[in-house]
This record gives sequence, structure tokens and C-alpha cells, in this order.
Amino acid sequence: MSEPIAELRGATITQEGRAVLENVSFALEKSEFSYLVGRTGAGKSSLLKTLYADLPLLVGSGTVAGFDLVSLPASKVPYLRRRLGIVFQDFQLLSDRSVGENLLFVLNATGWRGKARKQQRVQEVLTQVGLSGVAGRMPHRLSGGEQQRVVIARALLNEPVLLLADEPTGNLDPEVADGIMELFREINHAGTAILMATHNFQLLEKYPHRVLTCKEGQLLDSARA
Ligand SMILES: Nc1ncnc2c1ncn2[C@@H]1O[C@H](COP(=O)(O)OP(=O)(O)OP(=O)(O)O)[C@@H](O)[C@H]1O
Repeated sequence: MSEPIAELRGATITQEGRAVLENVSFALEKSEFSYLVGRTGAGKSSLLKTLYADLPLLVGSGTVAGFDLVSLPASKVPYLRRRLGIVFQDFQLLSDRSVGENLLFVLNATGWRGKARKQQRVQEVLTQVGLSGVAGRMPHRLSGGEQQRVVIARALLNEPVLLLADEPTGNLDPEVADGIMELFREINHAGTAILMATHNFQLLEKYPHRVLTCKEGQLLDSARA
């Protein structure tokens, strides 16, 4: 079998020296889609942060996109992040520049060269999320759902192997959330694994996938139930 895109073994997820989740073991394969659920404070965001090396992995082992989380030096973290798409609930677009400039900012920061190539990539990802005409618009002139699509477009710029999404539909109307889920389905079918933290159990019923549950300091896995 091929190497998993993300894997933790016997991992402790730690916040400020305190264990939030213990003995966490799971593997996410290429093109898998899994939800991450649990009550407020149960550890969903902390688990995601550990996977993108925002929190250190001090106990246990883990790899993401071929990077060893335990031995990863700070200087290599940007290379790991470049292989990931990260989507948060609060949109975090830079408000002082256009949608296109927001996307170019990321391309420049991740080493892309060539004006034409960069412009083309911006158009490609905007088209992929169904927003081909908005490159010149300022973020605040877009609806919440459109802004979230731009955030997803930004996450797709470097063709991530894994999309980590923390409550990506949290602020959105149900119909708009459905649109984001359809978009995730397309992205997933195109080969990107997705791990999505959510409180929205209606989405779990409507779009069933594997479910990882943070509960009382443990991670439960529907695939092992
Ligand atoms: N920056 C931080 N410093 C210290 N403790 C933190 C920090 N962020 C979160 N925690 C604590 O870690 C635990 C897990 O929080 P986390 O944010 O991972 O939960 P969550 O499941 O994502 O919650 P929510 O659904 O509310 O986003 C909580 O007890 C929380 O108080």
C-alpha cells in the first residue's frame, strides 16, 4: 500500500504543556475525506495545528506529506505547509488588496516566478472554485460564501496533497455551506485528501465520510468502529 498522506501513531496533542488528546493513532490515505468532530475544546483545532506543525509533536510519531513531524526543523515548516491547503472559518483574506493580489501574495511567498505564469495560476484556481470574474474585486465586496471560496482557491494554489479545513462552513448559510461541500467533493475527487473539522452534523449526514471524533482526551475513528 502507498504511504499515507498523514499519519499519527501514539501521539499526544499538547497545548501549552497540557495533553489535550492522548494516544492518537490514525492514517489518512491519498484522496481520503474525513471529518473531525467533537465538542468545543475537545481538541480538533489542536490536532489540525499539530498536523501543520503549528504545535510540536512531543510524544509519539507522525508524518504529513512525507515530512516527519517529530524531527522537522522550523526552517522546513514552510516546505511542509506548501504541500498543504489550510482553510479556517474566519476568512483571513488581506483586506487591503484585491482577490487577485491576495492570491499573488501567496504565490510570491512560495517562490513562484514569472508574471504570466502567476496570473495564469490565479485564474485557474478562481475558475476551479467558480469565481473566474473576481480577481480585481476587494474581498469585502464579496459575500461570505464567495470569500470562503477565495480562501479555498488560495489553499489550492500549490496543488496540496492534503486540505486541512477548520470549520470552513461555520459562518455560512446552509445553502452556501452545501456549495462549499460540493466544491470540497470536486477537490477530493481530483486527488486531494481532506480533513475537515466541523460542528455541523447535518453535513455529516448529507455527505457521509469517515469520522474522527475527539472525545474525553481520545480520538475515536469510525473506520475502526
Ligand atoms: N493557544 C492556546 N493556549 C493554551 N490552550 C489552548 C490554546 N488553544 C486551545 N487551548 C486549549 O486546548 C484545548 C483544545 O482546544 P481546541 O481549540 O483544540 O478545541 P476544538 O475542539 O477545536 O474547539 P472548538 O470546537 O471550540 O474550536 C482546550 O482546552 C483549549 O482551552
